[in-house]
Amino acid sequence: MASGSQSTSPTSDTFSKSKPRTFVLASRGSKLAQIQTNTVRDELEAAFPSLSFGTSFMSTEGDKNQSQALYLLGGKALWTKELEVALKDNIVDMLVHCLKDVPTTLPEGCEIAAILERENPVDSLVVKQGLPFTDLDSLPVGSVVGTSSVRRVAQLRRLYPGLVFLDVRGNLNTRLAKLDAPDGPYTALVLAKAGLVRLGMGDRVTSDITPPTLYYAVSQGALAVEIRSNDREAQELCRALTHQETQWKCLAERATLRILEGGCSVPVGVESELTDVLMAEGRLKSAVLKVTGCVTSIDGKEHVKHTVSERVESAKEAEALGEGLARWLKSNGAASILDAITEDREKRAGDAKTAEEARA
Ligand SMILES: NCc1[nH]cc(CCC(=O)O)c1CC(=O)O
Repeated sequence: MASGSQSTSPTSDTFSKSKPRTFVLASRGSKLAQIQTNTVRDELEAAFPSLSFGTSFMSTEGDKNQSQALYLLGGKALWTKELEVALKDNIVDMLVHCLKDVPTTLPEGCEIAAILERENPVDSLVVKQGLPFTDLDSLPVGSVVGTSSVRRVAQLRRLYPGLVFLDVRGNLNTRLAKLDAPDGPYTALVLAKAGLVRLGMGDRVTSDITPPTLYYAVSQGALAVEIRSNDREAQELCRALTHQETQWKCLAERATLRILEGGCSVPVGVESELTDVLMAEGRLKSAVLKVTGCVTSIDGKEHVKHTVSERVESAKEAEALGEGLARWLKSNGAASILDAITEDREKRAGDAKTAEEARA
């Protein structure tokens, strides 16, 4: 239920004086990204029938560099940077992202103006076509599970030490093709359920892998719209798209990740819940926000987890709650886990560079 959404008409003051503008929505060119962008455009067209909207699709560093492990690429702005350049140059006006791919710190002059209602945020197991396995517990020892996410590998290695985890890159369709290839190495993949559902491939989900088995990624399942901070018109349109309950949860999760100083490439998992919701005049006034966060070492041997729960009355208070969670995690073991990962990444990046130089 989009209880926090509301459609406001643009005030005459903002829009009527100049001739109507076309808002160009942009994203990566993957099939999933295009579906997402078209969905947001449709919502905007329905809410603002007198305005016009276009779309533009481009490829990003993350799309181009398919060979290097995501873990080594470092995860910073891989999926967003080229788009942000186009945004700042006024070539496009609204970037539609999976919020989970958006770094916790945005470039100067850019802001997240809308967070849309979240899909189911959990991860799913997708078993290779024709195999009889129904869930993680039924996979034989030695089965190869494809995922490029250190969060998934770390948490699952801890509980399923008998499974083998192997990198798999490419967009969702490519990954599924690699899974089903008759001579391919994978028995199953772990994917965000939301992506599969949006692609109309929800029927490929063999089973959900829910917390506490697998805590999901910060903001997994939520779409966001990024705009130029000084674009008042776009800001007003985005207000109508925002689902406040999702926004409060995701901002809390993002605050946790920001304090833990990680991007999508650190093994941080979360689970959020908003209850006892109080509304006034169609707006979210207050609710009890419960957020669990965990940080797991890559080998799965160390695992720090904590839950905070408090009544909050604004997005700011939700963020403060998320920050408090991160500080607790940091001072109870997460800091050393994250430091070890940073050190390892720097070492491996150095090794990769040395190997490259040796070849040159
Ligand atoms: N890392 C890529 C990515 N970014 C967002 C999603 C899924 C959709 C979402 O979380 O909104 C995916 C695919 C996946 O993790 O399986």
